[in-house]
Amino acid sequence: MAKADRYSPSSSPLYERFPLKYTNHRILDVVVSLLLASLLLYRLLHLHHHGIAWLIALSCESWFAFFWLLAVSTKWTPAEFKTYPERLSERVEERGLPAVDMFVTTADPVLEPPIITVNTVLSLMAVDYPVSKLACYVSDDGCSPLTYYSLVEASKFARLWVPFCKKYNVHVRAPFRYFSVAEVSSGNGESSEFRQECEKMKEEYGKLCCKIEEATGKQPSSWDVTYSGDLAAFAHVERRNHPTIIKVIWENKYDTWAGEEGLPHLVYISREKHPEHPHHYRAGAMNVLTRVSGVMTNAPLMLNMDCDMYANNPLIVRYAMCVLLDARREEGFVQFPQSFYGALKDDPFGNQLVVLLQFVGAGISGIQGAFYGGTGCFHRRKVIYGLCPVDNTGEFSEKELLRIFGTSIEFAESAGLALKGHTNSQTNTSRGRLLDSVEVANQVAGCNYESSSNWGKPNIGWQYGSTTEDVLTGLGIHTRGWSSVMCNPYPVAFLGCAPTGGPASLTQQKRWATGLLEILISGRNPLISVFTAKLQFRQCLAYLWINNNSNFLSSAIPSSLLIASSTTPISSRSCKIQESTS
Ligand SMILES: O=c1ccn([C@@H]2O[C@H](COP(=O)(O)OP(=O)(O)O[C@H]3O[C@H](CO)[C@@H](O)[C@H](O)[C@H]3O)[C@@H](O)[C@H]2O)c(=O)[nH]1
Repeated sequence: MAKADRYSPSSSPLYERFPLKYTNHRILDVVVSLLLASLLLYRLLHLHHHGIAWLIALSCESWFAFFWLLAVSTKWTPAEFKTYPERLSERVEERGLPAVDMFVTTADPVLEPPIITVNTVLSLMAVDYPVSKLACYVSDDGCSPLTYYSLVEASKFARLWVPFCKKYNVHVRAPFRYFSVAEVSSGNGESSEFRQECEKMKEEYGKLCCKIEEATGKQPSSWDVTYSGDLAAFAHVERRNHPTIIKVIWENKYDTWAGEEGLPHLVYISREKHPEHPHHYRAGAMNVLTRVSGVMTNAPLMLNMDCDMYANNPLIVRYAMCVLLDARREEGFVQFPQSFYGALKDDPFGNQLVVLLQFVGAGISGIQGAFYGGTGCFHRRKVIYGLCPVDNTGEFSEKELLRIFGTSIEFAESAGLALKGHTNSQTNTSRGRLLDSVEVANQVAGCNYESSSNWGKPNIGWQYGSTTEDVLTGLGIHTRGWSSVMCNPYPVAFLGCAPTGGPASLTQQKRWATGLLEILISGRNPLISVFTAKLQFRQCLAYLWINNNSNFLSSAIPSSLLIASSTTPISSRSCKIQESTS
């Protein structure tokens, strides 16, 4: 039974918001703003004495001043959130904690090697949270037998790895990072028993890597010969033209409360693809994950992760719960910052997003809340299903649910429950039913399923129409009046790999800039939402700032690289060319 004061606003808070005082920054911002204003005034007053050159200069400076004001507004009232996971146990018993469905997306077994995805999945399966409340779903847009095979092998390794991490309170639960740091240590000292078990884990992880490497080396044509049975579904599939493949790799079959025993569910999904149907990239994958998990476990909370980011802090789910269970205000989502390992010295391409996190992140935390950054984010399922904070009752008729969410009666039922705020710990329907729901899951993962529904349209699911579906989806949530929280615990919640080269950075920046521009020129422009919906004015300015900033960066990087290379002495340039061609 949940503890009596579970959601009581009078007891000590699970999280708090602290305004930050960046006084020197503010003074500097005001001084620069005044200088800009005087420059513009000077230009205006003397415009008639000069020709077209001054007019061009005036328009450029006006644009810069506008851009500057957007930045100042975004950073003006910075704030940070502090969470208290240690207070969670005072509010709610372990068995009363809500369930969480964790989504991992992967799209290409060559660019995103399965061992990376495997590490992400292992780190999530090992988080400190009751296992019977967790389910991990992997979406594979590459429809790769190698990815599936790797996950099956990983689930066998997880049966050793997860108990080991929990027994010794291991801090880093992605094995590739754990075994690569110099001093491998648990949080509980280093007994000889620990050393022995650690060696064993290292050996087992080595075996897992070997198996995956061996399978990677095989020719694709030999896959369907070598792997029959479980892998038969992958025989003769084309990456962009294949039926849905859903495999329950591991089902936690405990019918009753099993505490920390066992492993979370692990489900592999490769949604149906057909050349005539748009698949909407990651947004499409996320919507399929949402529907499949809806008919399987229907957890009220969903975490989504890129395959190249792992959970670096085993308490992440508890940190998110501090915000999502607090009674004072319902937040739409909790975003953890994107941090990266293996950074280049001095971060020459700005891939670490330091300014974005430290200043802009803190700035928007003081307005309506963090942008949705695509990975490392916990959403409420009902928010993704389009609920507004005011109509929180979530009562819909079955007919309405079928119209909005497509023709599956089972999915409509699950959506009805989610919209009413039910959790599967309340309805207790998920244990042992995953295999039974595979048929319905196949139906909702079909490429035709969305055709007569609202998926991807404003308010329902991950939004279509922009390559930055994360920003668009987050904007939609803010537009409905929800706020969000940036949670930044120590150690950092998630770590991933960022591009380390100029061209890769540029491609990424260009993709983001294109996606943001698509939002700006669409009907979902934040400026429109200020007047027609509930987006706060300064939050709208922040969205405009990130848009401008991204477009500015994507055009500034090539020119700065050009300047940098043209100022590099000829002798050193020729040395570099020699190095790269040797
Ligand atoms: O058709 C696709 C394309 C991509 N992905 C997955 O989406 C994630 C992000 O794709 P990536 O190409 O790595 O984009 P990035 O620019 O690195 O990602 C950032 O920017 C994206 C667009 O804003 C967000 O979706 C991401 O969450 C965010 O980390 C990866 O896990 C991919 O496997 C799919 O599942 N299906």
